[in-house]
Amino acid sequence: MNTDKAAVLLNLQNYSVRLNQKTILAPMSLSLPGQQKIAVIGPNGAGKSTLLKALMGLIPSQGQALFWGQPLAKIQPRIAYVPQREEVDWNFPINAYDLVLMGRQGQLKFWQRPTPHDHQLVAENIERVGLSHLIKEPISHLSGGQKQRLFVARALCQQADLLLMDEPFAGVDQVSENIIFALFDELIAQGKTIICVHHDLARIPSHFDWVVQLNQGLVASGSVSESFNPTNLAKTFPHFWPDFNATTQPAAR
Ligand SMILES: Nc1ncnc2c1ncn2[C@@H]1O[C@H](COP(=O)(O)OP(=O)(O)OP(=O)(O)O)[C@@H](O)[C@H]1O
Repeated sequence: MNTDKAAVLLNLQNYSVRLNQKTILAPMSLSLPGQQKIAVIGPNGAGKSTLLKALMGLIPSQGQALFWGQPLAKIQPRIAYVPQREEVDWNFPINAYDLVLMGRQGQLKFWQRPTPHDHQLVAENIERVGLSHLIKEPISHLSGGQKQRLFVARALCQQADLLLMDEPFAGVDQVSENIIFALFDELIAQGKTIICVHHDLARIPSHFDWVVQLNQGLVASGSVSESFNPTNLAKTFPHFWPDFNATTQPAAR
């Protein structure tokens, strides 16, 4: 595990995504520090989910992405991905326990059965997200917040050093939100890093350390205290603050 807070966790150079002849993310270069809670924000269609999927190798990208100085292929087991809730087939016939157990699959060879250690990790992490009473429930029976917590438990089981989460708070109840944010702090204390697509701008200053602002390319990336400011927000969300630049520029003489 990399516990050096100052170390560069992710470096993108000229990194871009094109899908069906359309530029989804224009070429961007940035460095993200490790052991931080990093929010990815931007309006609908900004390319937030696309960035996470591309980083996971689920869709093609151009340019260079290095994690801890290495390409994805060399460090993939160190990264866990929590997809958007709508992207999961919740009618798949599997119970809560088995879904979390899937987090151990990357650690097992294809002929290996889960060991007692794997089962212990599953039980521990289901407990951590407060769902021990629901282990036998089919996943289709869970509430939105419980589903998100289950996916967080699956990611925790993977014992990854970097968690990429696509809107883990979308449609979750207050209890689930509190549990997930508390887990974030535990994970950071263990030296891990969280990159999380997030919509609730009001939570950014209190719950995140770093913010990546996208709008079909990079607008800004920096510590929340420096980068989460009205100028960058107006550039990121031009439809919400169309007059911002006009009203904040000094009047022409
Ligand atoms: N396979 C694809 N082919 C072409 N365009 C695509 C494809 N997948 C996504 N897009 C487009 O890419 C853009 C970015 O989508 P993405 O889901 O990354 O946005 P987002 O920032 O996560 O938005 P939201 O906040 O609504 O979830 C959208 O305009 C979307 O229509």
